[in-house]
Amino acid sequence: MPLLLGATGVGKTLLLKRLQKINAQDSGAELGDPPATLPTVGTNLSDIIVDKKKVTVREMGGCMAPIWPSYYEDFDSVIFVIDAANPFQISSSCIQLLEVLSAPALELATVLILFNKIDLPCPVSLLEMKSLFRLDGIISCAKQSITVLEMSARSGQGLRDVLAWLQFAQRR
Ligand SMILES: Nc1nc2c(ncn2[C@@H]2O[C@H](COP(=O)(O)OP(=O)(O)OP(=O)(O)O)[C@@H](O)[C@H]2O)c(=O)[nH]1
Ligand SMILES: [Mg+2]
Repeated sequence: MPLLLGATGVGKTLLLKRLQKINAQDSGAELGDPPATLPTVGTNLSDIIVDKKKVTVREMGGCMAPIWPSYYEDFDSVIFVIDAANPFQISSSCIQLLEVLSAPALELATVLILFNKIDLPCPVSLLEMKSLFRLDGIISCAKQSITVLEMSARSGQGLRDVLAWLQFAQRR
């Protein structure tokens, strides 16, 4: 079962709503305008169909970060979302990610790092953003198997790659 983490406002709830929608409609159809979301206070369980099987993803609201670790035991995969258009949040997200990756309960987890909101213009390029994040260093030091993807929950770009990763993570 995947755990969905990331700071407040990075787009976790919208990602779940979009994954549910592309599941429910035929491929190629327009996703339409993004539905409204509210900050998740507590946790939010969403069912997504992956490979004809129901997968329940647990989102933890960004405001719940201090208690994220009390949930780690129950999960074998983690999706960590970063707002690629918010350079001011990058260092705190980086520290949160390092805490997640160093948690003993998640040592064997499969991890997906998502740079979301790539539809927005950003004063820092995505390449610079990744370098500020020291992504290569993080991946080479981590015990987990880590995949990095770019996406936009707003436009739908990259959503199918996220579904493909969920499929891969379920098979492990
Ligand atoms: N432009 C743009 N906006 C996005 C994208 N993804 C999410 N948003 C917007 O960002 C805001 C916050 O999105 P949420 O999905 O509620 O964020 P969250 O990560 O669930 O936040 P918490 O529940 O507070 O932890 C909303 O206004 C979304 O519409 C994206 O890819 N592009
Ligand atoms: Mg949310």
